[in-house]
Amino acid sequence: MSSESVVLLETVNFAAEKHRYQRRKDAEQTPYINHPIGVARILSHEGGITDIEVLQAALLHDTVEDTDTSIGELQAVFGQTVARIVQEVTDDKALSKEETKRQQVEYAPHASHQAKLVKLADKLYNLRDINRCTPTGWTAERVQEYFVWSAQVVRGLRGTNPALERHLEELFKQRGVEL
Ligand SMILES: Nc1nc2c(ncn2[C@@H]2O[C@H](COP(=O)(O)OP(=O)(O)O)[C@@H](OP(=O)(O)OP(=O)(O)O)[C@H]2O)c(=O)[nH]1
Ligand SMILES: [Mn+2]
Repeated sequence: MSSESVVLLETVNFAAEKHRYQRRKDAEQTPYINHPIGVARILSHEGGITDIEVLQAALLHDTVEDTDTSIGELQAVFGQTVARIVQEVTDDKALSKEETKRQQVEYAPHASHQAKLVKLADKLYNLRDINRCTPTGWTAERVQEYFVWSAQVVRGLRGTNPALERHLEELFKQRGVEL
């Protein structure tokens, strides 16, 4: 087996253990790990990304935000580049929800190319997920607001990956949201 396959298995296993008790917000309570795996899979399968550190960061991208994992831990286990990409896509927990959303819009254009890729795939996965099944308790208005805000973030990520951006543009268009 290639050394990159070994690394990816180590990474997906680490993420699965960290997200072990988490579920998605859909009615079926899908295991949370389906999301990071799906984000990495979008990058590889649809984005044509082969940069192993981007794929690793995708697998780990919600571990710091949503579990007890620290950036230092990621740095020790997976190295500085992977830890830095995850850091870039991690919301500051000290901020309010509204501030966090504003921060994402503001930071997007300044993110590294690698972090922009992860963010694009994260948004694409979540928007498709909403279309598949509305998260528990979300009104139609909240769904529309999520699309409008996501478009503001994605605007700052453009010029990064044409395939992913094309898919996102189509999803926004279906909701009458201009990119
Ligand atoms: N569509 C969808 N999202 C779900 C589901 N379960 C959990 N989520 C997560 O919820 C987040 C989107 O909802 P928000 O309104 O932004 O989050 P909040 O509940 O924490 O305020 C995403 O976080 P994120 O990945 O960190 O991305 P981002 O939205 O912060 O960019 C997404 O991964 C689900 O069943 N469907
Ligand atoms: Mn995510």
